[in-house]
Amino acid sequence: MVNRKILSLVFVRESTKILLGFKKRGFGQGRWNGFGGKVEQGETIEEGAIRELQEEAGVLSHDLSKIGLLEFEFVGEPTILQVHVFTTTSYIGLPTESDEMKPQWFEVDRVPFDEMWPDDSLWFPLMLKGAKFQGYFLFHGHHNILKYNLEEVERFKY
Ligand SMILES: COc1nc(N)nc2c1ncn2[C@H]1C[C@H](O)[C@@H](COP(=O)(O)OP(=O)(O)OP(=O)(O)O)O1
Repeated sequence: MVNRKILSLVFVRESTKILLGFKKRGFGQGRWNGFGGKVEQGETIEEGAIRELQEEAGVLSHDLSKIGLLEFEFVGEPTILQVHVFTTTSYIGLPTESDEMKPQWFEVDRVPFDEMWPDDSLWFPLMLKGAKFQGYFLFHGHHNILKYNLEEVERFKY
């Protein structure tokens, strides 16, 4: 049987820059990514996203926009990761290193895709142009995408 684990992923934007965090431990260690994680019992997905952004990057935003819904399956693993992607341009606090993430601003034309999850180079262009998107990726290990589909959407199908 397939289980789904619900996770958030938040990107803070400022004019031509995007805030990424270098993952210091756990899933995705050694890669740049947005900020996020598992949604805890009793919180909505957006509440989980707000909490994770504050815990991992030290910034608080109550103005998140949902822009993406991505599902990741890994060959041989029973759990599909369902990742809800948000952006914000409105926040308070200075990005601050946490136990889990080291934040750094990047120009949007200098995003370090070779040090990120391989799916990111496929959907970042949609995010950066302001589109909403939905997709599915089948991974073999953590480096190879065996197949995927990705589409711009007006609204999310689920
Ligand atoms: C497989 O492709 C992925 N690409 C991208 N860009 N991001 C991904 C991918 N798979 C998962 N993610 C995101 C979703 C979450 O934001 C994090 C993983 O969160 P984590 O497992 O670290 O969740 P926490 O609740 O922080 O975990 P612990 O408290 O157990 O450390 O990656």
